[in-house]
Amino acid sequence: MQWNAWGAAESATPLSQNITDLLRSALGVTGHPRPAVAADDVALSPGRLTAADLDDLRAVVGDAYVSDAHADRLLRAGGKSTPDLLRRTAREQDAPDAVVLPGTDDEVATLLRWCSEHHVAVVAFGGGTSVVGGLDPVDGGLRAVISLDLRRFDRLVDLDEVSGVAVMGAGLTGPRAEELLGERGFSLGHFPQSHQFATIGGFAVTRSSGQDSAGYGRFDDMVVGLTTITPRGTLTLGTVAKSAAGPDLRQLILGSEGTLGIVTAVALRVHRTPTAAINEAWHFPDFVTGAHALRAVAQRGPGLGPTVLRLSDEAETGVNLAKPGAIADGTAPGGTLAITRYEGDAAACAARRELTADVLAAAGGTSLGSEAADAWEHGRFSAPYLRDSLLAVGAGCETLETATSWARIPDLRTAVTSALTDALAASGSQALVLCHISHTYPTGASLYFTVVYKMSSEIDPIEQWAAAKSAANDAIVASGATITHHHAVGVDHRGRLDAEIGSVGVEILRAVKQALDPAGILNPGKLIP
Ligand SMILES: Cc1cc2nc3c(=O)[nH]c(=O)nc-3n(C[C@H](O)[C@H](O)[C@H](O)COP(=O)(O)OP(=O)(O)OC[C@H]3O[C@@H](n4cnc5c(N)ncnc54)[C@H](O)[C@@H]3O)c2cc1C
Repeated sequence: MQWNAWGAAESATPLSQNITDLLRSALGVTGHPRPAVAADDVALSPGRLTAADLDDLRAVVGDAYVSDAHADRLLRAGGKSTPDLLRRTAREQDAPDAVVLPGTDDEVATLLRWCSEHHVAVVAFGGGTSVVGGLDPVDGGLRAVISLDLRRFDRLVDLDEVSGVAVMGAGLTGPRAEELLGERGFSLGHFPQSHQFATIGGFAVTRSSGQDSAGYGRFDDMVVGLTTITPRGTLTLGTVAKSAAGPDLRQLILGSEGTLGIVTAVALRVHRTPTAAINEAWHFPDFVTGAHALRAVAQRGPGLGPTVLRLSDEAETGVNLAKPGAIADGTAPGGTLAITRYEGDAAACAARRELTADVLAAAGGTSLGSEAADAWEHGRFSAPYLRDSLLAVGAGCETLETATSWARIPDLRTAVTSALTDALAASGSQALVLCHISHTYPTGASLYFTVVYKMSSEIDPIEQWAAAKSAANDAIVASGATITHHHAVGVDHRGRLDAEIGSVGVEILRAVKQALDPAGILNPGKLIP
């Protein structure tokens, strides 16, 4: 992962002529490169740990696993939201005071005890892909911050092939987890867009949702159990398929974002590696018709539908399918595009495809065959690279997501789109707001927005986006939707959490935090208001 951009440098995606034309004609972006800053020219906040502190940390994990080197601190200075990437262009930046890489549960426990006694905050670091400020090096009034990197928890600890349960190290990245399971004929099936870099522990504590959620569920649906090290001791939760032994405490750790403990291992439901797949795209005349069709599929019953089920609105369909110049001259294809994908064995794929196709056709859809769905599958992890290319030429690009009940989906989409468009217009920028449904349930669905606009040369670009995001958040809260379906709370959504869970809900979180982390070392300033 690069310190100031998404992913691997060699996978950078230059802007196509089509997109460059679109930026110029629709948004007035000239395409002139914005200045970047070299890593060596960044002045980091001065390290606050003493030589004795660093010696103490080395005594816990070994010399090789403690670093206060510039490059190591800079890499853990934040996540990968657009504001994070804009912050990486500044000459002065905040960073954790040191990076510590424990390798065992005991080392984590000892580190947490040491940090509690020495008033040092701990920010757990998985893949570094947070988009809500979850990795900001906030000290919470303590005297320093360490980044506790989980990458050494990188083993498939156990695989119970009979039960279909894998115990996986929290620091395993998505591809490595699939590779280890694949060697044994199994798969997890969790493919968020950040899959190549994000980790098993990160997925758990952010309640991540992958693109195959229609078939395999969200990550939190897959979790059988977790090992969590807290400053007060180790919490080992979940050993059987289901239990009635009081409230399900796993739900306290899922979504806890490093504020209640460090997750070191996760037991997960896995399935046999699929032997067949079918991709199929569908056309609908408009977003509302398409959304009704997806609802009909989601309400058909568990196990009968696709593994991937998503619907782009008219704007996103136009941008994704348009031929060069078509958006500017108004000849982009109309209607909306849905993608379906089925995984399993050949017979199951064919049967589920037939059942789903009947529902989609009856709801007004027309099959387009596999081409557009294959193209989606081929590019499913590449869009984040495009954002870097857009930012480099002065086009702001950011995403946000929410979820609501089916009955409210059309109004929510309109409200958030208007809020974003109006707020960016107030800052002097036209905006392209694209939306899709990517996670469906019997009672509702998520909406995912991508916003492209001209970055202001008069207002700080971080402030410009913050105003637009705040307007979108207001619209989400006013609509009764969730402030986050899968990106989590972090710093960015913390101020809206009470609107969703109420003051009693916030008190419960504070009480649990006080019980598990009385010194308040764990990820201060995140999640809990
Ligand atoms: C381009 C892009 C695309 C994305 N697409 C998706 C998507 O499709 N679906 C989705 O759900 N999310 C998506 N995300 C968001 C992000 O990838 C997820 O939130 C992911 O689950 C974070 O995992 P991570 O390992 O990178 O965690 P990090 O970013 O390292 O950490 C996230 C938070 O969890 C805490 N944390 C991390 N590991 C642990 C641990 N072991 N124990 C305790 N606390 C821990 C951190 O302190 C931080 O607060 C995307 C992000 C980007 C940048």
